[in-house]
Amino acid sequence: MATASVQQLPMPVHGNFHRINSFDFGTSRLANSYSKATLQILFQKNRCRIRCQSTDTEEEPKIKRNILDNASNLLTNLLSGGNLGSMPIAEGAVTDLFDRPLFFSLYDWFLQHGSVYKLAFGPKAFVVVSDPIVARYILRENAFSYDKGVLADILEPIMGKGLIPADLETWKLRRRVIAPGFHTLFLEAMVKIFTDCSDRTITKIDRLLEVEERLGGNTIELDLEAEFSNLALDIIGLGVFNYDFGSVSKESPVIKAVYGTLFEAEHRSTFYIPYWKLPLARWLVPRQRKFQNDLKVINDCLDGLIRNAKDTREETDVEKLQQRDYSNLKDASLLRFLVDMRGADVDDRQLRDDLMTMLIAGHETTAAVLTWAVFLLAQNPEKMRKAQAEIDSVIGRGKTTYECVKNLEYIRLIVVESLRLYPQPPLLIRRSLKSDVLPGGYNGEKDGYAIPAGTDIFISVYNLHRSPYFWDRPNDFEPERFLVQKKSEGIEGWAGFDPSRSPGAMYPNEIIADFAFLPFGGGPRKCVGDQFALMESTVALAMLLQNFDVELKGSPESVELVTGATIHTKNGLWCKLRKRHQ
Ligand code: HEM
Repeated sequence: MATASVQQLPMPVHGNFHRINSFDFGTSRLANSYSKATLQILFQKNRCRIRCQSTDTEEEPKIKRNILDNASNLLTNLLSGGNLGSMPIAEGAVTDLFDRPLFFSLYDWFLQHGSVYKLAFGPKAFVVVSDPIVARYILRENAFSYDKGVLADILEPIMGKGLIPADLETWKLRRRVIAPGFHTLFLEAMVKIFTDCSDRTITKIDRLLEVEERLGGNTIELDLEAEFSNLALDIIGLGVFNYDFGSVSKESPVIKAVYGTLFEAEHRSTFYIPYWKLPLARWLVPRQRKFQNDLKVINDCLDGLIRNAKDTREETDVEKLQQRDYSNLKDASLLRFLVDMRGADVDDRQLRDDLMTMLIAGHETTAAVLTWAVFLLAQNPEKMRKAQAEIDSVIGRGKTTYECVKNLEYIRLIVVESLRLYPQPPLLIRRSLKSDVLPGGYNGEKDGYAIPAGTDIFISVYNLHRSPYFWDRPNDFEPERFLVQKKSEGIEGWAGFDPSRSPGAMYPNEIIADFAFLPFGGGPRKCVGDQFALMESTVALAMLLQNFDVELKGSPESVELVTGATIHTKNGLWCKLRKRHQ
């Protein structure tokens, strides 16, 4: 199949990849993140201009290579088991990776080299996968031959043995206990938390508008990305461990500490010598002392919550827990469920790791979805009007309920379409535990690609979601696309897009798209909080648009884009807001 032309969506300026060294809660973006740290390894260790030197292009680009480039590429080949057979190579000669976020370059190389290529980056090499057939193989069909690799190394000091970095044995035990916690009644009960927290944001904006009205105006300018970050944090605190950060109205020392630890993890991943392992480093090096202090603040808070939950424990079978009257429970949180579950005794340390993992996994991701949904809608006034018309007919001026979420079909599609265009995270990271043969995918080698044990893999969800082979008009914002069946069009091994494949699903998922759509990953390590996050985003977006008209403050091009675990903006998403109803 010929490469379809890729139309350009009005895209934000590709901002420089920057390190966030200071922490400015509530006003600037909080860079959390695991793949951020991973990407930083690539960026920091190889400050050379990346040129795309294809092994399959006819003309060798004439670029001066310095000794470092040559040495590092040699190392790359040695460390990654040589040439990986016939796999095309996008060779990073690497002198300047700061021009734009990595995943934009990964996209260009995908169009140039195909769905599976090796990216040689100085001393490191990654296999980049942009194909649903190969992604399905790694994530589902042969999932247990891969672990989280570099991601786990970086996250372990913070998340311990939480689900994301956990070793296989721990993961199996904890996944079996945590996944049932996200049952239907729990999710329904969470809608109340979503609406209560969204109400706080609406009230805050209303107050700002009232002040403005007294001054004779009717519009305010606000960084909605920061507001969404606060909102998502409050929701995750209440939903997961019944703790009110109250961050819509104040700063939280606990969450500051969480981000402090993340910055440290990032630092460690980009530093050549692991000096923090030296015997006295944790006491003598100021940033290591701060890291230990931050960990203590978090541990004290979570330990207190765990103690509380254990003191009031009412042990019950899992089935009974799932049938509790959640609408009348004072504490409907996941922690309550995990502590009360019979036969699921774990030490406090494991519970702490579980909570910490969910706090980090569920916060900025959701804030980012909301940010990009507003960004996209603001550029598509017709779709904005359609969304508000649906909200008016389903919710009117009333309260958002679980029933409303079921009827807000267009808002739900907006949420998933935003996740398609701006997946969070844009890359999934894996490492092969043994040698394997990856399928060739749609346009790769028929016999596939042999890879040695220890191969690091990036599954580029961004590339998959914007692949011209699997999506029509891949860069356009079209929430309606998810209602339409798309045949596999002769692509062997791909079942096409068929909404009927997941009957009853409120939101399109990876099954419907046979892994061409992977907003929450797929296979056994798929996100446990997907329905929680989707409903949360639906409620928050609907309530915002129910109450306010929203426009971008500047042009879409002025929104600079930064990546880490999430794709976010460099300086916030500044919007103009006006009341819809007086
Ligand atoms: C829009 C919001 C969210 C997005 C886009 C998202 C995305 C993802 C993705 C892509 C993965 C798979 C990572 C991989 O395969 O390497 C994942 C895993 C995970 N997510 Fe989410 N997530 C979101 C919200 C949440 C929430 C709200 C929670 C919890 C309350 C959560 C908890 C987790 C956990 C625990 C895992 C690890 C699962 C495992 O390995 O078994 N996520 N998430």
